[in-house]
Amino acid sequence: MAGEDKGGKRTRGYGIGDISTVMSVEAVQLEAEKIAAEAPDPAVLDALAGEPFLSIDSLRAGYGRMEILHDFSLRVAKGQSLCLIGPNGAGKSSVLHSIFGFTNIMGGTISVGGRDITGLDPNEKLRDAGIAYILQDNSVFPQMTVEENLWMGGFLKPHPREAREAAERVFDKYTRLAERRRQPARVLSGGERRLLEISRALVMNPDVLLVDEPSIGLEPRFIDMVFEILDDLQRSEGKTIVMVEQNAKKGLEFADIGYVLVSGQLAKAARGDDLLTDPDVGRLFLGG
Ligand SMILES: Nc1ncnc2c1ncn2[C@@H]1O[C@H](COP(=O)(O)OP(=O)(O)OP(=O)(O)O)[C@@H](O)[C@H]1O
Repeated sequence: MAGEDKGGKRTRGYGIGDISTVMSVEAVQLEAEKIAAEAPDPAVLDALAGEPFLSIDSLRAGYGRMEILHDFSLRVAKGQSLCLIGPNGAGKSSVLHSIFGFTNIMGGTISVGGRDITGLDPNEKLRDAGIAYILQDNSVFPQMTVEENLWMGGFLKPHPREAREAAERVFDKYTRLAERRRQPARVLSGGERRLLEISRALVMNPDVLLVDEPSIGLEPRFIDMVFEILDDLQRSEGKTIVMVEQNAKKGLEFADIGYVLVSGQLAKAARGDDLLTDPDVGRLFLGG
């Protein structure tokens, strides 16, 4: 029941919205560890993705010497979307960090389009492997204008002129931003800032978008807008999307594939809409 504290502590947890008191973080963690015992067969991952474009195989990765992801595998096809859900600290963002080159890889491989990209650094991932990472935090440069923010997205282009040309293509798509191009980014609404963050990632025309918590801190009307933008990028432009989302309902409604991560290990993998009706997922992450 919403508002009732079943875990002995009112704290941040999971639910349909951002804040829930349905189960405490500790209670979710304990229950989640029980379902993690039934890790999915790797063949399930292959069946969900069909022909994989982005593949992770038996990844062990972390920060410094601390291993966060243990024997983690992932498959997503070109133009598919995948959403990672799981308890706080399960390692969801660390999966995105690992794909983009922010973690220490201790074992396993990551490949895109059949190319092994495990050892590439973030600049190489963005420039050469077509992978862009959209940060969880508010990451616009507030004092810069909207167009300067977009140009920053092309900082790896060999010539600034190319960054500006690429930014114009993004402005053609999002006229809402073009109208505000000379305004400082700080005056944008929360939804427009998120649109600017996504747009900045598009300047390099990536194949894969890694999206960390797209709904965080946004009013509901902007959350819908952001998911519509991502849906359009997937359906119309064939972008492959790997997302982490605390709002499990939104994330699983959006994504073709859903993974549940618990303590750095894959606990469940299924079609997004099938996970929405999974009793464990409902109880732990959807508020019952
Ligand atoms: N840069 C870092 N350096 C050291 N440890 C980190 C770093 N980033 C994350 N961690 C640790 O890795 C573990 C997994 O964190 P991660 O952010 O990947 O989990 P998460 O599932 O995304 O969590 P949340 O839902 O709370 O955002 C945590 O114990 C966290 O403290």
